[in-house]
Amino acid sequence: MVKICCIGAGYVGGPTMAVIALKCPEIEVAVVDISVSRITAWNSDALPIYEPGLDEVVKKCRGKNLFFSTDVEKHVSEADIVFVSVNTPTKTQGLGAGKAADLTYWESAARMIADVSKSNKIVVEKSTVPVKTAEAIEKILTHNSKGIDFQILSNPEFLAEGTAIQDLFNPDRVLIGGRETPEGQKAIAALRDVYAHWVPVDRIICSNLWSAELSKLAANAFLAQRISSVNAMSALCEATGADVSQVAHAVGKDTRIGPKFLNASVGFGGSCFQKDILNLVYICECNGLPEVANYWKQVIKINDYQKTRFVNWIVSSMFNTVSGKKIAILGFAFKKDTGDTRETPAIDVCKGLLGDKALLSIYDPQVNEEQIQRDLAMKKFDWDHPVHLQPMSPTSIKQVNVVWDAYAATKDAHGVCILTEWDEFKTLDYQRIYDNMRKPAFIFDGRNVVDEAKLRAIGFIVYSIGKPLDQWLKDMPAVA
Ligand SMILES: NC(=O)c1ccc[n+]([C@@H]2O[C@H](COP(=O)([O-])OP(=O)(O)OC[C@H]3O[C@@H](n4cnc5c(N)ncnc54)[C@H](O)[C@@H]3O)[C@@H](O)[C@H]2O)c1
Ligand SMILES: O=c1ccn([C@@H]2O[C@H](COP(=O)(O)OP(=O)(O)O[C@H]3O[C@H](CO)[C@@H](O)[C@H](O)[C@H]3O)[C@@H](O)[C@H]2O)c(=O)[nH]1
Repeated sequence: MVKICCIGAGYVGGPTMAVIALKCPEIEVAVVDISVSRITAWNSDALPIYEPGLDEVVKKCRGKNLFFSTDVEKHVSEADIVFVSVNTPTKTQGLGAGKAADLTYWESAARMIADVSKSNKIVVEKSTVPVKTAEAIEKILTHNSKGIDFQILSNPEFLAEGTAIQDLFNPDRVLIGGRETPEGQKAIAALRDVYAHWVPVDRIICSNLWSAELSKLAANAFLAQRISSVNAMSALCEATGADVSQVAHAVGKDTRIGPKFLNASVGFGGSCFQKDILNLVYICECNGLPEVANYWKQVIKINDYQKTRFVNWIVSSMFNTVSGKKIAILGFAFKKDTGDTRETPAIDVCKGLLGDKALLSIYDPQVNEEQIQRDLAMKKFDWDHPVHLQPMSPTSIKQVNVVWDAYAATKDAHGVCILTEWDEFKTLDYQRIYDNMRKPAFIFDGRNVVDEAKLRAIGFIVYSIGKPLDQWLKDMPAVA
């Protein structure tokens, strides 16, 4: 029986391995982690992450050919294929701080693999890593190998949160990079055989190691660039009276451009886009390509600009002050159908409003108070470490109140900000919300989910990203 072990039971390791176990009943899959609380949760009825369809997959396989364990060394030593899906945060100190990927967790996993291995292994990079990481890992493994053969493969993950199970069941492609030697090709074939249990072979792309590593960073950079492009247009739409949804629709009808990833928003969030682009920027700089680095940096600058612009509209339209005013925040997760808050634009928007002394009442159907308080107290990039190693802030922010209901959040509020596109926000009773708010009542829709005409008819002053502005907003321009 082939044995697979995955180091890292996170958003990638957990769902990916659960699907491999489901689709390959003859393979034994162990997912291991240094975080005891994460493994306990994976072995319980309350899984550590919220992802539609995940519960069913885990329930079908757990205890049969899918195991979650903290006994990292045992499972690694027994495995034929070891996936490594640990954190690769942005460095906060030292060389490359604020840009380069911190490979501390990766390196410690590689050293442990070398220490405990007694048989040949295929080691698979599942984490997103800088180009040429495989070479570094190879060096660590071979210098400590005691005669064991390690083949390194790059198999980046392209799943998106909220649709992870769907994406894993039916991926656009699976990418496997390896050495162009007979041993490397044999390792590629072994991993291809695993995916071929359910992925059509023409969707399994094989390449060299560096192409696979770089393709992951490139794909995320291209996706994020589309969002920054449409968000840049949204500012111009507001200035000219064009409607960004109409512009995006017209542009996306060009089959060369396509309709996806053209939704203007308060900004992209999530654990990957910003981190991976910063990583790409650093690699460009290290390779003497400052112009290329600056090109990609601009994608992040526009994203930051979009969040700042949103906060400025809120403050300027409310007579240039939100001090002591209750503002309801609907949605805190970085997108719908996930409880993940990593790099969510809600953090920057909330911090901006708190900087102007607002009182925030926050509601998200999947994010609890503890998480929100942690996020608002945490320093940039500190989130991307194993939970038990994250710096904790002892105090919670008093201006922030977290509630479990959109109506409670909006009661007596001066303004409402929609920051995540949860479906339930489309069908709220906005008349009831309006009746219970202070007047004039404002809605700032950072996800373009509400029907502006209907809300205006109720009496709201409405700001929607990239849409023609209300006269009220035109009269109160934001000047930073
Ligand atoms: N989240 C996504 O949607 C996504 C998609 C594609 C790729 N990625 C990449 O995959 C990697 C993992 O991302 P994630 O979102 O799953 O992160 P995560 O923080 O959810 O999970 C990482 C896990 O690794 C564990 N870990 C760290 N060091 C360890 C070690 N030495 N031994 C055992 N366990 C260890 C941590 O405790 C944590 O549970 C990152 O490189 C990320 O960029 C993420
Ligand atoms: O038209 C759009 C599409 C997305 N977003 C925002 O962009 C962010 C990222 O969304 P999405 O890409 O759907 O989610 P992620 O889970 O971050 O997935 C991205 O990052 C993963 C980690 O690398 C990759 O595996 C995926 O392929 C890639 O889509 C979210 O804040 C979205 O709200 C927009 O603002 N407008």
